[in-house]
Amino acid sequence: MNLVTMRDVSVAYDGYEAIQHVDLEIGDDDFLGVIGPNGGGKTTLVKAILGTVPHTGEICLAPELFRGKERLIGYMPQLSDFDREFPISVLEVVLSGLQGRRGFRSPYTREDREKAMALLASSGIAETARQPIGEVSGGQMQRALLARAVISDPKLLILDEPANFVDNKFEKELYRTLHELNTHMAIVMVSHDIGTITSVVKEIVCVNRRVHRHRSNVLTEEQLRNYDCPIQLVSHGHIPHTVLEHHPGDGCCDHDSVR
Ligand SMILES: Nc1ncnc2c1ncn2[C@@H]1O[C@H](COP(=O)(O)OP(=O)(O)OP(=O)(O)O)[C@@H](O)[C@H]1O
Repeated sequence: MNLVTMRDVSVAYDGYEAIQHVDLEIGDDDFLGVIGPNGGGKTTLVKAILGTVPHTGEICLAPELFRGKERLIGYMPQLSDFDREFPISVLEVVLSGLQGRRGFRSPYTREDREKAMALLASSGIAETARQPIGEVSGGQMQRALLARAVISDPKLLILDEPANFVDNKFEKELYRTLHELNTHMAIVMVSHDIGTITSVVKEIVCVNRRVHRHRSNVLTEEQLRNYDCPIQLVSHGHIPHTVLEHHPGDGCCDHDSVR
């Protein structure tokens, strides 16, 4: 069953079309890895699905994505988009994932708090619950943001570069958690590092203004060329690795910093 159906969707900023004529369906058990060059429109695609940017064309959300008026989409923003100065605790950040309940005015219930605490505990950061969000480490912040994204038991979880700025330990743990979550929710994950995500996601969506869904989690160089995806397959020691090709003006040029 499709949770999201996009038909001929375009999004423009001041006349510049960041994504064009997108046709994309997201099924209820999908795990899509969204890749593409810097500025290719990955975040814009996510924002279009979330309904936070004006678009042309049609974006249809299935009734299964709603519980009453609450929209069952969990979202983990890029760390850089999250305001660390916001004067709230880690626990409150997690609880704020419940604000999608429309007309939500009352204070959080005891069950809400218990659920938030249980999520913090299962991600190993229960002791940070009372700390201001601005004072925890990047890895702890990412764990809190993931807990926030799933506290409402969404049917669709969208993550924008969730492994940016974090250690390998969190990355591995994150992918294990996502694999488990994918047994009962669809996942869309934006990432630069297709070398890693191909082993995690089921299928790949390439975004370079145009959007192409590949019915596989493995892409050949030829496919990437045909779809106009500026990706390069390179080899690192014994492990073949796939990274985004450098683009002039990216501000980074060695492969490790592209990750
Ligand atoms: N609010 C905005 N106003 C004007 N232009 C924007 C805005 N947001 C994005 N853009 C432009 O739209 C294009 C796509 O941006 P977007 O952030 O969706 O790309 P991205 O693939 O997510 O990039 P990155 O990999 O760098 O995060 C870029 O050219 C960007 O400069």
